[in-house]
Amino acid sequence: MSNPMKDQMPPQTDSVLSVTGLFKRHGDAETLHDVNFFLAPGERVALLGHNGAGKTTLMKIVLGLWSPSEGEVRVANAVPGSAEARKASAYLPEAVTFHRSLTGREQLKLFARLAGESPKVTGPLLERVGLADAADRRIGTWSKGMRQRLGLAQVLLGKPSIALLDEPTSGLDPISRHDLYAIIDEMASNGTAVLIASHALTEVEARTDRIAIMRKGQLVANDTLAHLSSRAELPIRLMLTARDNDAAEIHARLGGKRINGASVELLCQPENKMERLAHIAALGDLVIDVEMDPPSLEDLYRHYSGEDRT
Ligand SMILES: Nc1ncnc2c1ncn2[C@@H]1O[C@H](COP(=O)(O)OP(=O)(O)OP(=O)(O)O)[C@@H](O)[C@H]1O
Repeated sequence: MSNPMKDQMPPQTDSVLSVTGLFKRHGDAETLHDVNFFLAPGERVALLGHNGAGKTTLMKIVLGLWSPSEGEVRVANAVPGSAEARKASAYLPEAVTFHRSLTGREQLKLFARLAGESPKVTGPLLERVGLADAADRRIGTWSKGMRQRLGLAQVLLGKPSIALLDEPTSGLDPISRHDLYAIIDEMASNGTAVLIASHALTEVEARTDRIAIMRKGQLVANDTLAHLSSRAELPIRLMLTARDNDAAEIHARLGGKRINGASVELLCQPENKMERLAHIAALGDLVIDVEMDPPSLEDLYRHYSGEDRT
């Protein structure tokens, strides 16, 4: 298998995470194939991919829980699993679990002690993640969103250089999601590199600086949304609303796809957009509205994982 990313990613000298030529094999099965990946301080990067693409495997190797079959991984210049690497990294698993019989405050104090931090930091942290009111209740009585917030407080505890968050918003309501991303933004602005494995494309589209897409153990895309978009050359979608529910004439003159009696969908390459708009304008009041819809992250995700928009 050739590596589709080989020419696209020069190694960064100031990386807090560097992954070079990483392979992972479980017996005959290869779950990571020649992955090269770097994270700079303060970057927020989304790690996307179908189920089984290799996201969790990559995270487990970065955390030192699994060893690479081949290749080199460094976390803050240290070997994963070493004391330096563990101090520099924090992990929020998808299904975060705590002692149900402890209160939130007791649990966080325990984590603070284990991390060599003063228990005094726990009060402000609980406040920061919106748990001040619930802090003295047993965790067994908490909702999933509250447990997720406590997980995030644990991540914030050691001021890590890199935070690995696995599906951090799964099962959260929209307000909790918003709060969680506000905390992620704050972490990043304080210099923590944040890697977010997620299937929630719409939210990571708006809240990350770079998108990495894995497919069958390979990194098939790794860039800003704008660069991925221009490289993919995906079409813009123009949705035309017809006068008097009469889409047939528009369809006859411009082609495209009739959506129902009232609308016609046209796809065009970005460089042809103005020409297409001129054709639409020439139809006069036959067209009463035009909506322009550039490729979304979902379209790019389909493209890079092998299912196109067109
Ligand atoms: N211990 C193991 N032995 C054999 N194969 C494994 C082992 N652990 C993971 N795999 C395989 O490695 C591949 C990648 O799994 P991984 O959990 O990293 O995917 P993922 O991208 O995190 O998926 P999801 O989105 O479902 O969490 C899968 O095909 C999985 O079956």
